[in-house]
Amino acid sequence: MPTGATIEFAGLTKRFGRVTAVDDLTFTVRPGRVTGFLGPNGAGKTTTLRMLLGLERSSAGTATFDGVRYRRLRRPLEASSFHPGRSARDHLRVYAQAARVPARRVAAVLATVGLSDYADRRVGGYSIGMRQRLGLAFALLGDPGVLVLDEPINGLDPEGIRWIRQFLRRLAAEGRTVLVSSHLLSEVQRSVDEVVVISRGRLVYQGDVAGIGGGSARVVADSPTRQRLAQALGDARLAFEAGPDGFLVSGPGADAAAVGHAAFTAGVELSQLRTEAGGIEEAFIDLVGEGGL
Ligand SMILES: Nc1ncnc2c1ncn2[C@@H]1O[C@H](COP(=O)(O)OP(=O)(O)OP(=O)(O)O)[C@@H](O)[C@H]1O
Repeated sequence: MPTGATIEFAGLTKRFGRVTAVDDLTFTVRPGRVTGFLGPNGAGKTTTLRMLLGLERSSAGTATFDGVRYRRLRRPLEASSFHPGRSARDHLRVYAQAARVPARRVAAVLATVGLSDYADRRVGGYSIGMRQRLGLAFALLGDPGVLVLDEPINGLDPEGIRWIRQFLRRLAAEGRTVLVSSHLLSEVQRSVDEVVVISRGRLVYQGDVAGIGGGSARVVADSPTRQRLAQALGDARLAFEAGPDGFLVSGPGADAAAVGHAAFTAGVELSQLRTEAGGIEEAFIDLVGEGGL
């Protein structure tokens, strides 16, 4: 079983002329877990990953795998384009040979990603989900300890997302280091153990998803007599603001029971009382601001 390496970003910086695309990034990605690398479009994710993989030179700082730069690693494998007229098996055979990976790995990785039954079909006829799986099969050929995937969930249908979520978790559970970029928190929220969030090239958060905030539920309440409901909520010291379909009640003690009780004791009729989950995507947007857009 491969052991995952620790990926260390230390003061990593990239300037393109006057634009600082990546600005003094320092963080660590550990083995045995799935780490999401998040930020809005243009935040600098791709540039960071390109530096990690030696495809772009940094202006300052380093990105290393267990202290070793990518260029010095033994036989790293990068996914590249696939010829539409060739089958998945043919592609993988050619790459396996080039990378001096035993030919038997081809059938093994095809089975791992669930493509065995389609292995001899032309790749040109593959769906987006099947192409993503082929990309993963390719990345797994050398049985790597580290997987770095740029937007692997992009364009997948719900079934594809569910599959990749479980797949990434399994790879991490085997002890590998899994780093996955995305511009949407909601896309990776349930796939990752930890997130690293960047905005305008800078680190704005590292930790578990819950720590981003939001998370806590809020209550939506409305009444035929809104003025009186506002009064009742204020008297009960519940924080609220006007929303599109009633008041949004949030903050300490704001659950449906408390709101219902406040209305009841004030003799105010409710036309709506429900709990809205989350707010985490909003918290994420607050965190990244306008990003690099
Ligand atoms: N080769 C380049 N020359 C000049 N500027 C660049 C170059 N590559 C990236 N940039 C700029 O660096 C910033 C970060 O881009 P990058 O592609 O890394 O962001 P990203 O987070 O990956 O966004 P996306 O999700 O859209 O791919 C952007 O402002 C972009 O215009």
